[in-house]
Amino acid sequence: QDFHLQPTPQKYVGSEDSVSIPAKYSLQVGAALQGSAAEQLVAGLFPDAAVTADFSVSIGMKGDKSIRKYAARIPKQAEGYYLKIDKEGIVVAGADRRGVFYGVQTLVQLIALPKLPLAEVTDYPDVPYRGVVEGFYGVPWSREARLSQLDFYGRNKMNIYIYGPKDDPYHSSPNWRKPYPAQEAEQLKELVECARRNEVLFYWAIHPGKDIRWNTEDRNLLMEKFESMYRLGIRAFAVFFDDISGEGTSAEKQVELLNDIYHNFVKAKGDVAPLLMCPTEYNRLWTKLEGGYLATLGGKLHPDIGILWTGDKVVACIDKPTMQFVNPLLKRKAFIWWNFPVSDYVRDRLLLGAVYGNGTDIDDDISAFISNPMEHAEASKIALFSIADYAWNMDAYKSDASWRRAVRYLMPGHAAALQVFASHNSDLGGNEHDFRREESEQIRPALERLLDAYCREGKREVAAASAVTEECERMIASADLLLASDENPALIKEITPWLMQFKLLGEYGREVLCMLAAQCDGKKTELEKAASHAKALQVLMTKIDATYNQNGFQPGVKTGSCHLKPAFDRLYQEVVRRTGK
Ligand SMILES: CC(=O)N[C@@H]1[C@@H](O)[C@H](O)[C@@H](CO)NC[C@H]1O
Repeated sequence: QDFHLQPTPQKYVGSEDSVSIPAKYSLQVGAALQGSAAEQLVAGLFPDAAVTADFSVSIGMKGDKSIRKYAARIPKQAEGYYLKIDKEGIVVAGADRRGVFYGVQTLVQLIALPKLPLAEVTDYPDVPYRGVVEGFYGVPWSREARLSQLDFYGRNKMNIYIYGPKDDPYHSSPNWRKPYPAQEAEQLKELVECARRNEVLFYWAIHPGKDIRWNTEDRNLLMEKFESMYRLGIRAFAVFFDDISGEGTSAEKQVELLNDIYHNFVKAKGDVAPLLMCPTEYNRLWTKLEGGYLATLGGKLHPDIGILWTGDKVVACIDKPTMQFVNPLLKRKAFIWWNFPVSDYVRDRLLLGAVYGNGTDIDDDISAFISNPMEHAEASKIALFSIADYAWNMDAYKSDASWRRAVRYLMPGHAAALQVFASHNSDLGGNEHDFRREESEQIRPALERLLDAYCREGKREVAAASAVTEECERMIASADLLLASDENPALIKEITPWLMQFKLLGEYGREVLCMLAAQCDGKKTELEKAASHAKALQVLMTKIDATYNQNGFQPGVKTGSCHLKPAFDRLYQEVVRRTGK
């Protein structure tokens, strides 16, 4: 089979044989699915269904008569489904409403193949909640970006999105007490409906801790704000107490507020999802056990309230020891908030690399795995695609293969070019969280051989030099192809400054290698020419860095910064040193 279902299903049994869907088919939708996202999706796939036909399409939930024959094949896990395609028809039997929706999403992928294979898929998620928290500092995502994200989550079987942009003044201070103005309120309503169409649980989070007063007035204002969000259609709520100081950090007060919300809002409403909270001590490094903050939360927060956790540090991969530390303290399975690919602390970089480093043996220890992404919504999808893959089926997860599929998913017509670009835009450089990622892995050995031969012995290692020159040519061509493409305009718009810098870096590397060759061959004129071109490119890169992505934190445009740029600069200096310039 030369396709790969996303996320990787638990069990796929395919065959070389295929079936072409006849012009006439019948469509049956289980009674409990009327008006559901699954029904909308399948109706779009099979328009103009006939009442009777030899080929039947049937979707239903456990208990529906229409799929009674397949009840025993339905996985017991929540959101699981059984999908069967044979000559007589197609059946999607779900453990629940979302399971049916996911079975139809898998069918969407199979129907897009040149031939619809006869197949049986038995599938379910490893982790109950999988998705995204828009929880970063920086420019909040736009309406269009959020709508696109929600459709992406539906396609990739992610079932939760938490709205919590730190710089939204109605989420956080100073306006968390106020209802949204009309336009923003309308957009939130629209997002809630889009989330429903994608079977995504839309959580709205409030971040009151910076200035909350533990009194009746603020309590009432917070409850009224939740009521106003409920009137917009929000049915899932969170309270974030991260990044605050002062009286808002009191565990006892936070617990009292949250249990009050739980009893008098969530339970009282009856149709609201489990309440979530982000603690002030949200990672192990910042935990002061002797202070008893986490013990108070774990011991006194109602057990139905989910508690978010970023891991052993603010930014860290999640593994078994991480969970063995925190779960006993919280007395529940932590809700993982993974701070990747968020880049609000390294804003001059794009984090487009593979998703790796998280344990694949923690599915029973976490209640959720959600990602805090970059302010670059489309570019974040590279990591989000793989996070969806990982959280759905950990045993099958292969980071590099998933990364390549993610790149192809975003730009099928320019996958090779985007892969070149992504491979050199992944590391964070030195940062406050000491979190690093692999970058430029494939060309690194050649770079090192080239540097070693020239810097130690003044020799030009020919094979390494040509490998690096080829990579520079690939960089230049990839940047041009991506800048010129209209395949994914939202992505190109976000990454254009980095693409411009990337092209210059490729040209700079190529010129430095010309300098090195000319110096080794004693060709003075050629060396002069290459050196002045390289210098001009250095000036241009500095200009890009000083012109684009100017922000008050990490301004500028860094690319290839882990190995490529340092190696080219080192070679440039060495040539200059050896020619006594
Ligand atoms: C729970 C959490 O990570 N909260 C914030 C989050 O909003 C930031 O985006 C995150 C990444 O810089 N740092 C931790 C912290 O500042």
